Amino acid sequence: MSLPLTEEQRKKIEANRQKALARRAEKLLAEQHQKPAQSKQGPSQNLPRDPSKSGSHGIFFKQQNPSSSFHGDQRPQNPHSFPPNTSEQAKGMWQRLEEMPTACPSHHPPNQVTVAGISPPLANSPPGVPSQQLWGCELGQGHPQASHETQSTPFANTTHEPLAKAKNFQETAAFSSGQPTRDPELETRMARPSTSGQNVSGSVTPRTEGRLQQKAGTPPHRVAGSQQGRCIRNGERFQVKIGYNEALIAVFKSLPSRSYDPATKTWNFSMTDYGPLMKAAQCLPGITLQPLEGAQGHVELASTSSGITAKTGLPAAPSLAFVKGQCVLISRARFEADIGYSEDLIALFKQMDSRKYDVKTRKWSFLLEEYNKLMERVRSLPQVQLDPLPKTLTLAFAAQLQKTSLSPVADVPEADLSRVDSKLVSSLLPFQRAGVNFAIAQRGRLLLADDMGLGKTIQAICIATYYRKEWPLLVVVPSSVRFTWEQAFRRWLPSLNPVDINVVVTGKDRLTDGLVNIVSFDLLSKLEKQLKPPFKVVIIDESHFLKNIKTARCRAAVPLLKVAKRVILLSGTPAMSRPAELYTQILAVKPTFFPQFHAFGLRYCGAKRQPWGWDYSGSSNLGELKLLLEEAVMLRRLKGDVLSQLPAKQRKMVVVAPGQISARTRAALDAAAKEMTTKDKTKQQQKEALILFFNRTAEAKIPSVIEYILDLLESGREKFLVFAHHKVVLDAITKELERKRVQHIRIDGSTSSADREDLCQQFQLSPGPAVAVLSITAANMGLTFSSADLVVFGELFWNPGVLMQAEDRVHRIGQLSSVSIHYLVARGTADDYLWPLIQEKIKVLGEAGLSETNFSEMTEATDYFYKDSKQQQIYDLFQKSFEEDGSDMELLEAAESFDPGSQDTGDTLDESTLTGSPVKKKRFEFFDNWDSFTSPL
Ligand SMILES: Nc1ncnc2c1ncn2[C@@H]1O[C@H](COP(=O)(O)OP(=O)(O)OP(=O)(O)O)[C@@H](O)[C@H]1O
Repeated sequence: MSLPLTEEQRKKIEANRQKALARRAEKLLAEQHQKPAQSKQGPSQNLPRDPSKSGSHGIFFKQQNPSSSFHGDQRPQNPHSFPPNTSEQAKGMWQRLEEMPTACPSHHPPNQVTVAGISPPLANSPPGVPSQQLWGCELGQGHPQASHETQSTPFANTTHEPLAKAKNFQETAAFSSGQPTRDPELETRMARPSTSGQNVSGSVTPRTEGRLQQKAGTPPHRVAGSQQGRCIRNGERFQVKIGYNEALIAVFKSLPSRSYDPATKTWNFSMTDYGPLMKAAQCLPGITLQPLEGAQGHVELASTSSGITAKTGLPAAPSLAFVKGQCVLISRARFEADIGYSEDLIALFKQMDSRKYDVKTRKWSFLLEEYNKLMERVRSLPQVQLDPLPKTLTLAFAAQLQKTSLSPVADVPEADLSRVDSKLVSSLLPFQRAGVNFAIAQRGRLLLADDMGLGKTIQAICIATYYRKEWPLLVVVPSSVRFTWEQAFRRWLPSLNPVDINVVVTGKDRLTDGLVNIVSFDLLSKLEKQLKPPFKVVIIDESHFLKNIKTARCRAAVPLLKVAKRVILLSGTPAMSRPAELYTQILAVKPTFFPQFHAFGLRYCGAKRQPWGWDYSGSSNLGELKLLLEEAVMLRRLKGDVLSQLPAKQRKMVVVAPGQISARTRAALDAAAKEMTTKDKTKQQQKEALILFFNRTAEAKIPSVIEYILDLLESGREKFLVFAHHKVVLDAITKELERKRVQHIRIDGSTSSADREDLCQQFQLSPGPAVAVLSITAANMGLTFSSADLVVFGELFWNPGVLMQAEDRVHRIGQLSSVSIHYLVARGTADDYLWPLIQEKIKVLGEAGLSETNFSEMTEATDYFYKDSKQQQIYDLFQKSFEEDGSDMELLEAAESFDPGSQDTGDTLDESTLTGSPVKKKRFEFFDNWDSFTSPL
């Protein structure tokens, strides 16, 4: 016979139990941290496809929380979601607790439960877990499986019986967005007198009580002391005001949304955790938590002489909880409701004919044609805030809102191009023609974002020419390609008189002198005043140069674009790192879409408020942004999409800016040219003059070549080859790349054969941007650079065979893409003679079947060389010299030893031209200094 416990002993036991409880909770948490993936075995796999035909309740409950969805498919996450880790962590923990029927101390079974007002806070359960099962202290409402899981739990049956009899639960239970829908019918039944031993006041019949006590094997304990607290609503969260209790703190710490406010010394939680918290608190002895105001009932555990009496009126959290979410477009035809659980809302969703429930995302979606109906009805639900689609979207998809076209892509009508030069129209590749159709369907306002090298120029010229009646045309381009554009207009529009093309070269030139006016970004900002009256048709090449609204070029261009009638933006890389970079381009094409950046930032840039202001560097709703862009702003095709239409090699002649040639270099060039044509010169003297001219050309081109390379890098070209001939050019390029911290390799005559291979491999395997700087004569053979698909020739070489071999460093087995070859040609230099010479030679080879193609067919117009008699003389000299045996060697040696600094007539390289911006540490920082680098000419 044991002696009765003294009061002191009882207190001690109680205190020990409290400690044990707290330790256990902590241990569980710790275990959970170590086993975060435990619950990954995918509840969602088992979710019934049709919510109305739910299969297993056990599984059903384990998948209930929509916010627990986290998928690799990068679909937008429910804003109410737990962060994935937390979610998994929480889910794992709940499951673990589930496996521990004794987690809730057996000494206080709630064997008298006030059922009235019980409304299981399912929606607020942690992810994947029925709130009924939390802390092993589930009430079991509506959870048939609970009876199995809780057989060893002495108190579990208190509510199972009536619920097990609610056999229709399976049929009536519906899914919300991933949550089990509470069954109103069931709840009503629960509130009614039970036929199975439970009365309306919730008292468990003696039969049940007896069984419980029997199972528990221990008599219920009295609770030594009790602590009272209450929940207070605070916006979308709630706060718990209660004194210190170790076990309760452990509960708090286990809740995913917990937050501790040291100032008020209180814990607060999101409404998602309301139900779980109340239930867990219910299991703690002596804790009374007053529910949130407005909730029905409260949890109270009090001791009676006969044992623990639990008066439980669990607050109706789901109906109390305010759910907030948003509509998100998920395809051209459908939108999704990204929102937490609300019974009323689910009922409303079920009224929609086009409803679909996605078991993966656990979200409901609808056809756009039901959008207005749904939103109107949602407005009548006071506890629900479902934010509409942005107005921009409803306007862009207005047709679908009226009547859904199920076509996955927009139908674009064929444009009538009879007013455009037939030479151009007939040259368009099929995908280019489709691009022109899209642009005209968009009334001449678009962002053409085709991959690099797909021929955006020809498409832009065609689109602009369609609106020829609205010319003069303004073409804004990086300064390095102004003359290439001039050539392109000449090539594709024979109907355009060349004198009507105005290339703006200095700040003193007029912007409106031509029918087609080509200007660099930087000069545009200097000539802003000349933009009135505004241009009606504008082309912007490399429009991502406008990504930063704060730059001078952007400030000059955006107002101009907003008022222009047609805006043709071209970019192979409209955004290089984040959606915020797209904003100005969208604004330029569709000024009404997002007049304020903040609205765009909130929706698509994951805007976050920081102590210093808003952070827009993130991303959100990207799927929707893509749909919007594709519908109304942008057309983008990748090389892979249209590979079958592309030639294996695309050559382009790039006329580099002559303005980059300094006055001293120009004088040296002119002097060398004069030497060549001066009469009474010996052959040797003429040759020397020619070599000097060639060398001076190299020197003169350096700034343009470097500018072009930097342009390519800024445009997102990751890997490419740059061939040059003169050591001085190779040196200048590598020096600049080093200065800008761009990864590169160099192979020239001095590179050993072992190093050549190593460097080549290094380049091939480099994952990021890399430039291979190669000598035309030393690296044109035996090397494979197939990981690049672009070759730039900074200098020309008189032997086309050598050029083609060099081209083939990328165009070889292993190359899966169409390769682009850019020849940089400078006017007023030796290039004027070399270029036609090369073409002629290739033509001859082609006629003899020794060359696959001829350059003039593949490249831009070549008729820019106006040969007077002197020029003809020089050309003849070039032709003769380069054809003579031995002259190759002479030229090669001269190129190797040429040092502009050592020439008495030469000028040294103007460092400031190359290094207008201070040296920066990071690779891409020089882009920020673009304005200063491309100083106006
Ligand atoms: N339909 C065509 N017929 C003949 N040549 C074409 C055609 N389309 C494009 N090309 C040629 O392909 C080369 C690449 O074209 P373009 O420079 O317009 O490409 P891009 O898309 O602007 O590339 P990037 O983004 O690198 O500037 C040019 O030499 C151009 O003349």
